[in-house]
Amino acid sequence: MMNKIIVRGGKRLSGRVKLHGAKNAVLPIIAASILGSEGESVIHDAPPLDDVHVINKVLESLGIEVEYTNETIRVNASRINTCEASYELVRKMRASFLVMGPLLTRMGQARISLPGGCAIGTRPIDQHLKGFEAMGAEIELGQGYIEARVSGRLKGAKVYLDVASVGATENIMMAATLADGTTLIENAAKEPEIVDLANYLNAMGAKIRGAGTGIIRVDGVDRLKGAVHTVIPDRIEAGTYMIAAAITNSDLYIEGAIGDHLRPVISKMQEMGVQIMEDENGIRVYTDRPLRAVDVKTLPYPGFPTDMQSQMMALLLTADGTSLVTETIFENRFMHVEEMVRMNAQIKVEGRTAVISGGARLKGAKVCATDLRAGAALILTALVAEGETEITGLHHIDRGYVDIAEKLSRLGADIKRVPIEVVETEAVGESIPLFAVQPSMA
Ligand SMILES: CC(=O)N[C@H]1[C@@H](OP(=O)(O)OP(=O)(O)OC[C@H]2O[C@@H](n3ccc(=O)[nH]c3=O)[C@H](O)[C@@H]2O)O[C@H](CO)[C@@H](O)[C@@H]1O
Ligand SMILES: C=C(OP(=O)(O)O)C(=O)O
Repeated sequence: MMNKIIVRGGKRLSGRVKLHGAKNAVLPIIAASILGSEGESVIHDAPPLDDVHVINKVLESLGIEVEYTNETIRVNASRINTCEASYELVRKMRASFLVMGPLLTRMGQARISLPGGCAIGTRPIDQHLKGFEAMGAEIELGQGYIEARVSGRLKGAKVYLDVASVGATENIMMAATLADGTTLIENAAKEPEIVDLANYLNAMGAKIRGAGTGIIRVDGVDRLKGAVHTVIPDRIEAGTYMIAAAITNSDLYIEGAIGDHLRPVISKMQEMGVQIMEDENGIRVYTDRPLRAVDVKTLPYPGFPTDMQSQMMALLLTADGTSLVTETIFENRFMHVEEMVRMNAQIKVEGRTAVISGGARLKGAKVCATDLRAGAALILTALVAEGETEITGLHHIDRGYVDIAEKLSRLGADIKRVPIEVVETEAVGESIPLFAVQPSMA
């Protein structure tokens, strides 16, 4: 059933919110569990998100046994029946392409649907393929599928990434674990999720050093076995609740947040005048209004995360003065702007930069989540807008936030998730939702 979120703005929040495991860490970790040819992997703190269900389905479609209960996933990959991941599954979520590296290196072949672009950009995979080719794979595109093969084992190689791609670093790192010899990934992405993946792979028996730096060295081993791992807390979920506290002028404790994973977000919020206190269990956020305008530019880690850009923009709407937000990672990640403008936000986009005039009176409206973080940003804006906001397109939000409406409601927000009424059209049996919904594309 399709749902919408209804928010009445103006409530102060208080209390504690507990983070779930990181979506962007658990997805590659589940893909990596394909590498375990003996034993079982047990992955704790796997968040119950739509994306997690999709990648589990991808593994099941390969013939792998997957059991998911109480945020723990058990994977037995001792048997694999096919090396093909279908368009139907990969089109639901681009991260499904992360099964390519593990399948290719373990089975010598993989046939994976080309993921295609999505709402935020074209998102090519050339760097993943460049890495596999450098390791001796033959790659072909046919009928929308990438087919990769190697006779014998992949060979360790030096791979320089033209862009510090998170997905390419992960895919190549996984492929290198079972390669013959040493692989060096240069200009590797440094995100905490890469480190979490490397820790899991090393627990399976891999030999990886340097994860979290720009050069990762992988010494290939003969085989890997299942391992027990607990996923890191979600830094983007953490940042989203930090902004919920600041935007509503409230005091929140975000349990599980790791300050070191959130440096640029913490720094920018402090520059605005938000009070932030870190301890070993989490982060407390409270505000002394007024907040100052600041400029923000998204960059690969440890720069400001693109996945926090739209939420930060929501906060800047409430600051005094003009802020510039520059998006350098994805070419089309300003789709939330038009929706925010429907709420009386004063924003102009010039190329890669959005100019935000803070302080305009925000007003409730009917808006649509155009992608995952855009949806989160609209909820945040609605928390301080006058009157009622209705947000549709929740399938995007459900990819990356567990129970966001319930969590905010428990903190004191006036927010609820309700079914969308449908109206019968004249054609028999055909019904349409009352509000437009964006196509499902991850
Ligand atoms: C599941 C997951 O972890 N998703 C995250 C991951 O996505 P994802 O791994 O897809 O993002 P990448 O780091 O690969 O993309 C970064 C940039 O590199 C470009 N690029 C990427 C690969 C490639 O082969 N060629 C190429 O040109 C992309 O178009 C983009 O402009 O990192 C992004 C950047 O932090 C985050 O926004 C996503 O939330
Ligand atoms: C863009 C995101 O995810 P994905 O790479 O899975 O689309 C995100 O988490 O904000």
